[in-house]
Amino acid sequence: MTKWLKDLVPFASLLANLQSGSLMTSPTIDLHPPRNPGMPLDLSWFDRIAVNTPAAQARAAQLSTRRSLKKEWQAAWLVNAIRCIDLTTLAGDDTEARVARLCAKARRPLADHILDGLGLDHVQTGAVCVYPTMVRAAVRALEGSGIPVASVATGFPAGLMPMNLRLAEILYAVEEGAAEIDIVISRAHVLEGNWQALYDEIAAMREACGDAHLKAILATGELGSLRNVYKASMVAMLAGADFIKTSTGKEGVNATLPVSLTMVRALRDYGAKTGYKIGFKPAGGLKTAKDALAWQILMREEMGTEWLQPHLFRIGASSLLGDIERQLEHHVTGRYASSSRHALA
Ligand SMILES: O=C[C@H](O)COP(=O)(O)O
Repeated sequence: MTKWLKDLVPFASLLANLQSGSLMTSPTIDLHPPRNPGMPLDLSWFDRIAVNTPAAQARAAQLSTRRSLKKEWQAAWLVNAIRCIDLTTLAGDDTEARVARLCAKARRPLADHILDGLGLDHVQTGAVCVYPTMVRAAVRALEGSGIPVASVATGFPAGLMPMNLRLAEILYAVEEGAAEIDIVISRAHVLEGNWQALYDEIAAMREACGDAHLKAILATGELGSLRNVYKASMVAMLAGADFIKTSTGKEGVNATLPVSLTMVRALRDYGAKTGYKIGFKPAGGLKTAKDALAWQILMREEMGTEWLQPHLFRIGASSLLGDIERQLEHHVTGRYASSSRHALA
């Protein structure tokens, strides 16, 4: 057995839990564990950090070419990806009806014959993610499901709004029922190296969130370098972010594996120094089952199995579920129901 396959063996216990339904029907996982209280800003934690970009790129390239997953494990990983999706709609033409359909999909992401074929009673997505004005409709549509509503806020996607309005938007989303707030940072603070301003901004946003968990979207495609990505990640966590998230889905470059690796190493470093567990959310442009596998492999290899659970790992995606469903349909029936992209074939 190769080292790579050996590393995957503990995942078989997750598969067993998935098959018994225990992870889905009576979740033992608290999706909202205690908040990260943050720490005072200390530049020595990150100012001299060296990020080896070619090494990060080489490591990331390996992750996307792992092909040696056994079939049954592959299906378990894909089911697990569904549990971790923040099923998203963030479009200018969103309506309450669309949000209601999205929520119905979040409650029941797989057709019954696929669930039966996998031996599962139930599976649902990690959360639903919408604009603030859609939060109330989503809360209504998800009632009784235990699926939290995440709202973007603070002038998503660019964040170029006065601070008082950005904070007011958080208060509004929380009032409407959002349990998680996906904030956007001011990219200018990163590009100008103004870490104090970035820290103060995120700390104020965290305070406005109250009990809602804060996910800090770094918009990494606009931060210029992996070094900046590492520093911005660390400042966000010091300021109290519960999750760090790559992208809004609206930048020219969204989630990539080298950026994700850099962020995950930052959250690992933060955990080593403080003992707090921070979640990671890749988002933007993730559309294929292959993407879902590559990002889970990254989490498994860098952080261990605990970071494959929805309290510490989410995939922000508006159009990933369809391909996962097609691959699971194929796993169960041996056929692709429609003209799928055969991402894993
Ligand atoms: O937060 C989630 C992202 O906005 C989703 O991006 P996407 O539409 O490219 O999947």
